[in-house]
Amino acid sequence: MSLPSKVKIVEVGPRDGLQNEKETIPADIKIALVNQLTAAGFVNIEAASFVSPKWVPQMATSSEVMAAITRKPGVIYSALVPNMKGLEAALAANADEMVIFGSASEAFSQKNINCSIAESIERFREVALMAKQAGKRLRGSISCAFGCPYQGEVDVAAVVDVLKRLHDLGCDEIDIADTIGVGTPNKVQTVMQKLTQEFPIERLSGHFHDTYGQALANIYASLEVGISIYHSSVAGLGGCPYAKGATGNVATEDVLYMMNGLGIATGIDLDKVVDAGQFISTHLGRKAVSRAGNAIAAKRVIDN
Ligand SMILES: CC(C)(COP(=O)([O-])OP(=O)([O-])OC[C@H]1O[C@@H](n2cnc3c(N)ncnc32)[C@H](O)[C@@H]1OP(=O)([O-])[O-])[C@@H](O)C(=O)NCCC(=O)NCCSC(=O)C[C@@](C)(O)CC(=O)[O-]
Repeated sequence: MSLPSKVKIVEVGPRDGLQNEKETIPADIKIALVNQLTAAGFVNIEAASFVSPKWVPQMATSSEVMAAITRKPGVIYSALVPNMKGLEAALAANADEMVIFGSASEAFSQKNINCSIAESIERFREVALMAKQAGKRLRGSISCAFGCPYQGEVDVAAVVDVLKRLHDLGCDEIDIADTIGVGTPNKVQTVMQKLTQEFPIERLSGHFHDTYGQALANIYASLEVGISIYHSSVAGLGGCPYAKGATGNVATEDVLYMMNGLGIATGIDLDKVVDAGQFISTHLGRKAVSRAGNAIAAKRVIDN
């Protein structure tokens, strides 16, 4: 099968990337980051998370961030919503897309959202209904699709089961997440192929963390299956607070560099993403976790 000629990259750095940072990041830094990413050309940015601030303190400024970002018409600014309280806050903040997030692993579901998979689906039912009634896009996310930090192996049947349930709830898009980055290309292809039999391929996305250095290979493997939506995080920021040791998402700069090399259109300006990556890394006081981003930044210094 030939690779897709264009892909959608969902930038998740402002949410997935920053949620795990220990030091509180001022809202104005988050706002500046989202604005830089908007200027870089992303059509979908995960900008906020309306979860309990006791569980994830870093996301407590989400309303402030959503109120102050400069929104570009046509760009989808997404927010995580675990329950009705989260949905109400996300609606008040005028998020464009609500993300309900479940898991294919019972153990992870309990650790992350304090309920079983079945309970989470019941909780999402009203959220999904109200989100749709409010005219919002609805996205579903399935954590631990390739392995779990608590229970280890995750059966593909469990992923299919959650996918079907999220489909039934009316999700416009469903994310297949490698929360702890343990997937490898053959396994990723097997799982993705199976899922494409259950849900429209053009609405399935790959959300790969790079803990074991497999994320780009897994994206390529998914491209071969025909998946055309990928999540990534500027500067490779991130990690999940409920998956200890998991590193960030695959770095956006690395994904864009690969897509550019493959001649796959993204509509995103890599140089501007490198700027955004350097901006947030400078604020965090550490080097970006992006091979391409750092190489481009270093070359700029040499060329000047
Ligand atoms: C789901 C809950 C809330 C259940 O948490 P709980 O403690 O079972 O909830 P509760 O209903 O019993 O409420 C307890 C307290 O939280 C408050 N509360 C309740 N809900 C909200 C809300 N929405 N916003 C603000 N506050 C809220 C509620 O009002 C109450 O406050 P209190 O009376 O004690 O003062 C909690 O477990 C939670 O917030 N979990 C979120 C964990 C999280 O954000 N994890 C990271 C995101 S998932 C991820 O990164 C994976 C992903 C998506 O990227 C894909 C991948 O890579 O795998």
